[in-house]
Amino acid sequence: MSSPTPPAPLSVAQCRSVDRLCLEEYGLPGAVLMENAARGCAELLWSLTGGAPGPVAIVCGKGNNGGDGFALARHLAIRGVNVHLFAPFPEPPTEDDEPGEAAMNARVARRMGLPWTDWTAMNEADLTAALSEAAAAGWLVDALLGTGPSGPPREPMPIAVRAIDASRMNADVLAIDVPTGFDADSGEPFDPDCCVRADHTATFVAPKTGFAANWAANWTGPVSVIDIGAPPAAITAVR
Ligand SMILES: NC(=O)C1=CN([C@@H]2O[C@H](COP(=O)(O)OP(=O)(O)OC[C@H]3O[C@@H](n4cnc5c(N)ncnc54)[C@H](O)[C@@H]3O)[C@@H](O)[C@H]2O)[C@@H](O)CC1
Ligand SMILES: [K+]
Repeated sequence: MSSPTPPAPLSVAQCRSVDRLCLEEYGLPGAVLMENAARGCAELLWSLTGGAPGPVAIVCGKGNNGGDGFALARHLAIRGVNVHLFAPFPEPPTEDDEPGEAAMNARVARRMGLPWTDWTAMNEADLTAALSEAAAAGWLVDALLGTGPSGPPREPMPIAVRAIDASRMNADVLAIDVPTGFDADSGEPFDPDCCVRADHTATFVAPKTGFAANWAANWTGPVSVIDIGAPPAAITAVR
């Protein structure tokens, strides 16, 4: 659900503290926050499109930002949307190898039989063509990297960032939490040659501090804040 009155901005460190407090002080696990995040993104796509969105291609990384993308794919498929996952592996890791919520959501999406392509096995031109086709006249979702990185995207991310950018003429780009490659504290890309340029950003809990910077909107587009169920006191505690 989008927040009616967006809360005041938070730094990346503060956002991470909110997530930690949810778990450690309230016993609210990351999987619940991720579920709310993904469902909120599905609802946002409905409201941005003014109804059911066209085809949606979701490009996922291996961290929790990617986990949001895998969970979003499930919520869109439930609603009958034509969704195609571009995953960072041919098969998700097993529960023994990776018990976290991101891998769990990848396994669920895989077992649902959703269209699935390992983008790390593709070159830039083939990935661009595949994304343009899968998202044609619909949405391309950037779930590669969120608040995790503290520097420019490393291999193999740059290929996917450039392929998303090259597909923008065929689809609108929704960034999950933060456009990949964007420094949400400074409000500038870590490297302007390797940053997703979003048509819209769905960010969690609160706008990030850097979103108010000059030119930040060139990278984020308009920003919607998604309430992921964090207790208000966990948010005020980090300010
Ligand atoms: N409980 C939580 O922590 C929640 C997290 N959420 C999502 O999780 C995101 C943060 O997740 P993570 O902390 O896992 O971070 P990310 O998913 O942003 O990035 C971590 C992944 O990227 C890799 N990585 C780190 N720096 C890199 C770089 N410079 N280049 C390439 N790869 C790099 C890491 O090896 C790891 O696989 C948020 O932005 C949000 O989307 C949401 O699901 C809400 C709840
Ligand atoms: K992202």
